[in-house]
Amino acid sequence: MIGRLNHVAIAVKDIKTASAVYRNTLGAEVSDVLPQPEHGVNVVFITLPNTKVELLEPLGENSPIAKFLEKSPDGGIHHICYEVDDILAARDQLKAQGARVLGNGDPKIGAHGKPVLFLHPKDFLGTLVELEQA
Ligand SMILES: CC[C@@H](C(=O)O)C(=O)SCCNC(=O)CCNC(=O)[C@H](O)C(C)(C)COP(=O)(O)OP(=O)(O)OC[C@H]1O[C@@H](n2cnc3c(N)ncnc32)[C@H](O)[C@@H]1OP(=O)(O)O
Ligand SMILES: [Co+2]
Repeated sequence: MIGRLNHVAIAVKDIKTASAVYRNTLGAEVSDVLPQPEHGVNVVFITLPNTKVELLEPLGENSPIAKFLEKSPDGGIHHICYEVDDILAARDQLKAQGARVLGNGDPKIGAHGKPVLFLHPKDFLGTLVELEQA
């Protein structure tokens, strides 16, 4: 079902400071800050030769990454995103196998303008999984 690794996401308290670490210390190609109010986060994408890293900073009162940062104030790996060819077929197959799809189960448009869904970390080895339509 899953295909390419689209991105690994790191939650951070301060996205500008985190961007500087990747741009200046690690010498990576770092995007501008992209607000994603529908998702309650500000995002920066770091483009690597074979995949991307997504930096996430809380945006707004009810950010889904707020609790995570309370538990890990220095930041940390928050989720992993895999591409799937057919996100609705993947969702239905996963639900039939008992996996919990987060939210109301309908895909939202993600930071790349493509439909995305999230799967509960307790069903995937303690890792929050994002699926993105390829
Ligand atoms: C930019 C758009 C998009 C893209 O295109 O790339 C994005 O990536 S948006 C990214 C942010 N959005 C989301 O994360 C949406 C999905 N997330 C959620 O619905 C919630 O965050 C959550 C995963 C259900 C967690 O809910 P929360 O209220 O924050 O915490 P809980 O206390 O209910 O957590 C339950 C349980 O799960 C553990 N947990 C929580 N988050 C993670 C995580 N990221 N990785 C691993 N485990 C996680 C948490 O510790 C709890 O465990 P216990 O303490 O053992 O109960
Ligand atoms: Co993501």
